[in-house]
Amino acid sequence: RRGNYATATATDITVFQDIIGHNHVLTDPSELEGNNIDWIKTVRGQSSILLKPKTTAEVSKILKYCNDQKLAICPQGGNTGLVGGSVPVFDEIILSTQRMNDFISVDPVAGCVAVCQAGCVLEALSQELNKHDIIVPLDLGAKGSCHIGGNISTNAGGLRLLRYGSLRGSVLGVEAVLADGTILDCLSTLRKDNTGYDIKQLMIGSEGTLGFVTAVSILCPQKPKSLNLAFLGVDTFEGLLHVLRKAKQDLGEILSAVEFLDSACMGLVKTHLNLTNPIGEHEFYMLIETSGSNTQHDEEKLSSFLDEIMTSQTVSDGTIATDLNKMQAIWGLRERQAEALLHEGYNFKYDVSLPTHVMYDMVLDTRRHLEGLCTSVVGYGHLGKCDGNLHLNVTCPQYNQTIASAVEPFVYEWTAKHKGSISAEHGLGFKKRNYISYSKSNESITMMKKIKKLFDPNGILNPYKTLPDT
Ligand SMILES: O=C(O)CC[C@@H](O)C(=O)O
Ligand SMILES: [Zn+2]
Repeated sequence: RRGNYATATATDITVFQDIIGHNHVLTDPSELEGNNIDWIKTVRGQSSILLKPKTTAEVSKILKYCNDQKLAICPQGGNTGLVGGSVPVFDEIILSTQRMNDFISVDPVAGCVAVCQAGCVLEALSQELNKHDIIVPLDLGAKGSCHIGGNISTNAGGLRLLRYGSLRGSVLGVEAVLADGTILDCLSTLRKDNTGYDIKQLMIGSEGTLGFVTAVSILCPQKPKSLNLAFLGVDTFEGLLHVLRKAKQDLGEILSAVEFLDSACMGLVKTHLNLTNPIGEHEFYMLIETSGSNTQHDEEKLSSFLDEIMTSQTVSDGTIATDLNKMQAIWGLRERQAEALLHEGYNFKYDVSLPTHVMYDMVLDTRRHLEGLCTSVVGYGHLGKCDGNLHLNVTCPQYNQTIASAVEPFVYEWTAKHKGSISAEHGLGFKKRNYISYSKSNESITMMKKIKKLFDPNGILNPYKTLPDT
């Protein structure tokens, strides 16, 4: 049900035009189409106003006005989220970071700190940092469209988490505007600062419900001098676990990513995207990436690791890539899964973290549970950082209520039973918020609601997201 918010009027539009200029206030429904729907086309809002500010001061004026008028806001970055967090539910005004894309500074001496506006596209930021021989400690399939402010607001995980940890550790500072227009300047560039509560952590992962992130500073690692990628075929999940363990033991500090996909996933990228599997057919495929500062050292380690897993016959088939083109082709098999899945029709998406040894049982149990109902149940994801992050996807030609009722809360109960999290990296957004209690205690949820009330007493910031209805 729509909250008790005001409905925007022509007067409000004039105020917005005065703040950011006519050209940056969009009201033509056709121009708002892409902003009203998420990219996997599962949730659609009906906003009729899209605002594109350029500066923090403009965001502050807009939010102060909206708060006074009780106008609801939907913050939006690249709109690549998978849980409906970045699109309006009703007629919330969309506040976009699209024009807030200034790269501010980089400090290579201080250990590589990059400061930029929230609307910088991840890939553009990467390219900019490349000139300084540093990298963003985050990489994900949506890099060509997602905004760094959105990445931080959702605490996006991605492919480099194994090596560089979660954004909670690498984001040094955040500037955000609160619901009443207050500019919260936590844009520190320090690694060490133990002075009281770390408010910026509340902006990380709160999906724009506590503040609108306008600028960020990030600790950026050196660009590795040596990069290798192994692509392996494994025939059992037990074998995959063995390879994972060996990779951690033998590759140690140079291990930078471990990803997996199942044979159904390989089928999807072949059929829908015409990608080529460079090795033979297997139940599972693993990508093992190393990055370091000494090519000879890294290659020696990698080849002795490969020798051992081949000799023990856990892996019978694989290939190594050291040149960029081959690496990109292999990464495509993994990174383009979400894109391939869309060709199947409707996707029920689950992003769970589980003890690694049980994670694939969820795919098998879901397959059994949905037998005859859906087109496919596939599993892929991120490995190697303590727990396993499984992306379980169920596909069917179009949205189907029978499947929806069969799969939820089945998947959430399964996850809770194994002490996992119902959202490992995608957040709760609109779609998962009412299932929060499968992963958080009542006391935590009550505290979250109190924090929300403190930061945004009128509830104008991204309503219907993150927190449960009741
Ligand atoms: O589409 C998905 O289920 C996962 C998307 C993304 O987190 C990935 O790791 O590819
Ligand atoms: Zn992922």
